[in-house]
Amino acid sequence: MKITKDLYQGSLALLTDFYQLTMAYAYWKSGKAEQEAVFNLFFRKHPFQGGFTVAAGLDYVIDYCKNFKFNKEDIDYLAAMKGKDGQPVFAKGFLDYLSEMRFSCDIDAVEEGTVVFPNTPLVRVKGPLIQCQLLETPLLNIINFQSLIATKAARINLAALGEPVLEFGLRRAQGIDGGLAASRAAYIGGCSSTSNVMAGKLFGIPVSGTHAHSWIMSFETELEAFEAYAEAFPDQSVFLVDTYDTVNGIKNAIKVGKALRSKGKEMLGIRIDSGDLAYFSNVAREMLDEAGFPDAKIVASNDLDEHIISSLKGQEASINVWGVGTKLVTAFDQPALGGVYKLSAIRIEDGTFVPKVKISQQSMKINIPGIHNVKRYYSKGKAVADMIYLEDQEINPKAALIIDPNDPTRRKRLMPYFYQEETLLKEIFRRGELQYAPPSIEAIRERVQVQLGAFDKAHKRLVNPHIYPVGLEENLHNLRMNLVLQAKQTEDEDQPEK
Ligand SMILES: Nc1ncnc2c1ncn2[C@@H]1O[C@H](COP(=O)(O)OP(=O)(O)OP(=O)(O)O)[C@@H](O)[C@H]1O
Ligand SMILES: O=P(O)(O)OC[C@H]1O[C@H](OP(=O)(O)OP(=O)(O)O)[C@H](O)[C@@H]1O
Ligand SMILES: O=C(O)c1cccnc1
Ligand SMILES: [Mg+2]
Repeated sequence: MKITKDLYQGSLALLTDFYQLTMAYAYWKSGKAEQEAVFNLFFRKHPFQGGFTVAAGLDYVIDYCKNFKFNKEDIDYLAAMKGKDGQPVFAKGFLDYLSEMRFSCDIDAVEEGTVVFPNTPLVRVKGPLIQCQLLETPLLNIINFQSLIATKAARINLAALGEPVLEFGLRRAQGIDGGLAASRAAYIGGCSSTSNVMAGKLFGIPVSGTHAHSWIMSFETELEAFEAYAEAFPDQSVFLVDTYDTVNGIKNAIKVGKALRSKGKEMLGIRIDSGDLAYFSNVAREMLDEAGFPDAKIVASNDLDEHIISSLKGQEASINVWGVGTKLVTAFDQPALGGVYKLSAIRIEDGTFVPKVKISQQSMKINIPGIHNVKRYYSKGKAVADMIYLEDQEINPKAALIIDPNDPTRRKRLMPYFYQEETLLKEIFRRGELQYAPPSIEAIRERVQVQLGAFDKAHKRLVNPHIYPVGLEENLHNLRMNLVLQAKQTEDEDQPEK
């Protein structure tokens, strides 16, 4: 992956929120910079009111961490920052420390293409407090967006019932990296190709496309335009038929298709980009079949998303290939995944890690303390539940109890002994050294399909999906409850007497 090197000239260290740097400075000043901490990146709710999320972006995270270094230009910029008093914000000693800082964290993460659920860590960072803190914003930036788009793409591809979905989004994407990262994530989520040529080059994604209305409009007649296109691409012609009159456009495509056939070539198909896509695709299918082109594909586009595709399927539209842009790459109905990054443990002087919770009025927002991992249990190849557990605690193999982190009355007994299990967090870095061989984008895309295949249809339906059980192992639940009760007690004691 070449994003860092090519687009950002070697350093993305300043791609962070200013408060991470002011905290970093204050950690340094108070002697806490190297204190070891553990942070978890997780989200609280699936996007698109869906029942699953596809994790994506780890390859960017790896690249980011490998190259995590403040270069001279970064330090010069920080050195020139002045506070309200006109004095430098950051002391020279701190800037020297930053310029010598080398990434030295342990990172564990779920692999890209894994189906994930609320509250489970997607990335766990353990290392010097200052580094963990500086990584918060870039890690969230990367994982939130790519997971969001990979999930949207997976939903759109589920709606298309295995038919190819071509990603056409670049023109409507959120800027340059928004466009590149969206094309990458859309391919991971199941799209067959992208129209984004740079994404094709950078990530090795198949590139494909048809032609635009402007091509037709640049000729006197539509027929001439089709003929000229067929001349240029005798084996790859998909004719856009709706520039003037769709039925007439289909007739012209058939004429040119016949001419191609007389030369031993075959048109690939037609594209419809406006009007009632069910109606026109059925008209087109009938006309193409009758004219002897039963294999010609019908591509449809125009503000499609998973719901419209599903509706068109329900209407028995004769569409074989789906071109989807805007609503995919902008995650139109939910523009952000609400992933967060929270401290869950810190090492104290005696060398032990102390678990930490942040109290909130909303129980959903109380984080999960300690150093944990996640196990997914499978029965006959089907995922039955995910368990978040403390890494240093034994799990009862005959009767493990998982408890819903948002509702302690919801519990489920599991018998790990009888299940196959998968530990979701994998070792990525140890003391700053990469331990993991990132899979190819093809392998990641394949993983999404295998993972989705392990979940019941009920969790994948687009509307009102059934909730997949994810719980805290009993010991972790008890630890969390005790910490919350302790914190509340301290809070009560601090209240003035009434
Ligand atoms: N049969 C159908 N059922 C449900 N939705 C459809 C159907 N046919 C088209 N659509 C969707 O309805 C919307 C039509 O949008 P709009 O009215 O802006 O397009 P149009 O006027 O046909 O085309 P354009 O403005 O691009 O010339 C699109 O989102 C399209 O995907
Ligand atoms: O609809 P999307 O899912 O974003 O797919 C991409 C769109 O981009 C192209 O045209 P563009 O929208 O630029 O112009 P048009 O609407 O006039 O066809 C194409 O014809 C699709 O309509
Ligand atoms: O190749 C296409 O048909 C295409 C590409 C980008 C946007 N809309 C359509
Ligand atoms: Mg359009």
